[in-house]
Amino acid sequence: MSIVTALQMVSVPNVADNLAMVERQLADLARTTRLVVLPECFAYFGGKDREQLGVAETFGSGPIQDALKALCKKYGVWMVTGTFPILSGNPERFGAACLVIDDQGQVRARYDKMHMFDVQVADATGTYLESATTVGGPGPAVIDTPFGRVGVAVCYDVRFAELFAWYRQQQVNVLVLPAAFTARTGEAHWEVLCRARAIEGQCYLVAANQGGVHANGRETWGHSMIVDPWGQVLEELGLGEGSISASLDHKLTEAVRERMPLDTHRRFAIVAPKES
Ligand SMILES: O=C(O)CNC(=O)[C@H](CS)NC(=O)CCC(=O)C(=O)O
Repeated sequence: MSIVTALQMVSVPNVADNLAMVERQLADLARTTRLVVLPECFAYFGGKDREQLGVAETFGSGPIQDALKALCKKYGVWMVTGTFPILSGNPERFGAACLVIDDQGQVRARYDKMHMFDVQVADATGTYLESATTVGGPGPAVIDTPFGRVGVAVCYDVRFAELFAWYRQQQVNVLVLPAAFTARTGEAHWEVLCRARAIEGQCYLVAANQGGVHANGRETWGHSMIVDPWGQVLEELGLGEGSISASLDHKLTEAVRERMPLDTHRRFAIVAPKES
């Protein structure tokens, strides 16, 4: 049985505290859980944007990566690591990297958030300018796991249906979505977007969000959810720290696709991403 879990966090601007929060939650999970998805910015959130550069690591080594690999081995889980800053070629900006680590502690895939949240929101923060500190990733990431063929997207990426059409074409049957959706935009759009991506993809979607008030006053929406290939919300959280789990049944995925063969009916071409 493939049991997947989304961990919801209210991350703080302190890496050790956030890692301890992840471990606390892992220790509480039933031993049947095999794939765990963390939220965006799980390791450091709620400080000044630039402070994230201070905890950025080289890809392949560093305290955040070492701790995550050790947790995967200790608890025997695969993990989609949410995002944390990994150094890029540009000294001013990091990549918002999401790794997929297996239960032996091996990194199997890396995805860097592609779409930068440079947006005005009617909340206390007002202006979000993610590209000031972050370099958008080069392309999608698909990874075969014991739980299915997984496609990775992060937060604001969920608004760009082309990315998900690409994953569909690559035969993805599980979408994972670490996020730090704002309370304001989340209330309006989060559930609809998550369910739409699962319905269009005819696949599972595991969305792990930040959910609460952070040290810098930012408010995130929570409502982490697991959606099935028919678009049904199987499990959902409210606000605060917590976790939800569900078992994946790909017979359902196949049945939904067989009865409504979107791939056969599709009229528009799906194109590869353009260079950034
Ligand atoms: O910059 C950081 O510290 C952490 N990163 C985030 O919080 C990111 C970029 S600002 N948040 C989002 O993408 C929200 C998207 C969203 O809320 C929407 O699409 O409506």
